[in-house]
Amino acid sequence: MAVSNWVVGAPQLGVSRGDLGSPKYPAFGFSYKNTNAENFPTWECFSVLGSLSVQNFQRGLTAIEEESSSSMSDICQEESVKREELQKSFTSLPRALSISNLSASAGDGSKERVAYKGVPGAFSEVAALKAYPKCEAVPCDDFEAAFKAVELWLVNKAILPIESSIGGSVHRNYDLLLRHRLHIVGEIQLVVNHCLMALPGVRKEELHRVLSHPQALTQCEISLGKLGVVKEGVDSTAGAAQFVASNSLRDTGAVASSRAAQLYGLDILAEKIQDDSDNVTRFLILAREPIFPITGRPFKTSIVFTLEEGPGILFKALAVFAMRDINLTKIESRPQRNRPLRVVNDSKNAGAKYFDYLFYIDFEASMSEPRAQHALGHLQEIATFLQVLGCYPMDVSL
Ligand SMILES: O=C(O)C(=O)C[C@]1(C(=O)O)C=C[C@@H](O)C=C1
Repeated sequence: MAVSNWVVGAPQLGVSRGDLGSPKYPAFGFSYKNTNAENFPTWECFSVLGSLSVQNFQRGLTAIEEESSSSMSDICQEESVKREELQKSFTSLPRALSISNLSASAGDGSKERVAYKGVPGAFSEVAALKAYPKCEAVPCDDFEAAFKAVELWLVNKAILPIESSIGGSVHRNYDLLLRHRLHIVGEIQLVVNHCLMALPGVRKEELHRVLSHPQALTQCEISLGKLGVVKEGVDSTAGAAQFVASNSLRDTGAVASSRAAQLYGLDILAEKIQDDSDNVTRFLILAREPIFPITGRPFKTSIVFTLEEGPGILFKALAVFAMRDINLTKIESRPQRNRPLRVVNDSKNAGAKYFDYLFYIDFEASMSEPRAQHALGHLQEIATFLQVLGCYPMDVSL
């Protein structure tokens, strides 16, 4: 019997089976087999460990400027002492990892180490603690550093926002999912309650400017509009709170979590300021190895694929799920960065250029279910590239 076993579509992205297991592409994944008696396609988990070199990288939190207190009044001196205390407590917070400067101990292995983007108090840290209450949450400068921290074995997992019920998709993370060969092993849905915060004693009316992550500013558009302040996007919600506190900015507020207000000594002026009270952000948990799907609890599978151009092609691709009564929970399309434009050769439209897309789909079924295996086997016949990003338990805790 002929046996075909391959990493679906990997060659299209310039990654061949031979590359897998190399430092660039440590190989774990789902491979497609066409071997069983009924000639049904099956998907198997494989894992080939590649050796990874750990580079040095380290970067501290933004240095907090010291201010001369010689000309200050007693009150100012008191404030300065308080600020010094606060600054000392900031420096005891974990340091952020960045791509350019990576160095961190890989931990003693007794705790799950989970990378997230931002600084302590970020919603991503809250999500990490929801997923693993006893974990050591490791702050990173950006999403890419969080991916790399997992690849370099500095942490066990990364947790990253993928979509918000108000703000929509986090496109950067869709793109990074494909560029890095990590596996989705879980999801967390977090109710995001935004707080408006400022230095102790500052009133709402004194604020001219509010800082936060752009997603958070989008989620609070109406409330902030009523306040009539200038909105400024920064790297993370908690980073905004830290900035206001460490620079003693009396005219500037921050939108962040209540945990951030507590960590950076700010007063909460208003709670739940998001435009929709049901503000939920969905986070993905990524790891080096996929998990083995079990039956008996609801699982989700995430895939990415590409299609040829033509009428009804996407309809046909989606029909493979509808035919098997498989519910789709998310569809996202992103430009194919390695081939953003496709030149058409047919006689009617010769020379025309179409945008070329990657389609990301989440569906409610586990890879251990024959209906999911058959659906992907069927999709494989239509798709020019197909990759399973992960199969993981659904978060049904909301
Ligand atoms: O800045 C933070 O606190 C984050 O964790 C990031 C982030 C995001 O990127 O969407 C996470 C949840 C909220 O929706 C706002 C911001």
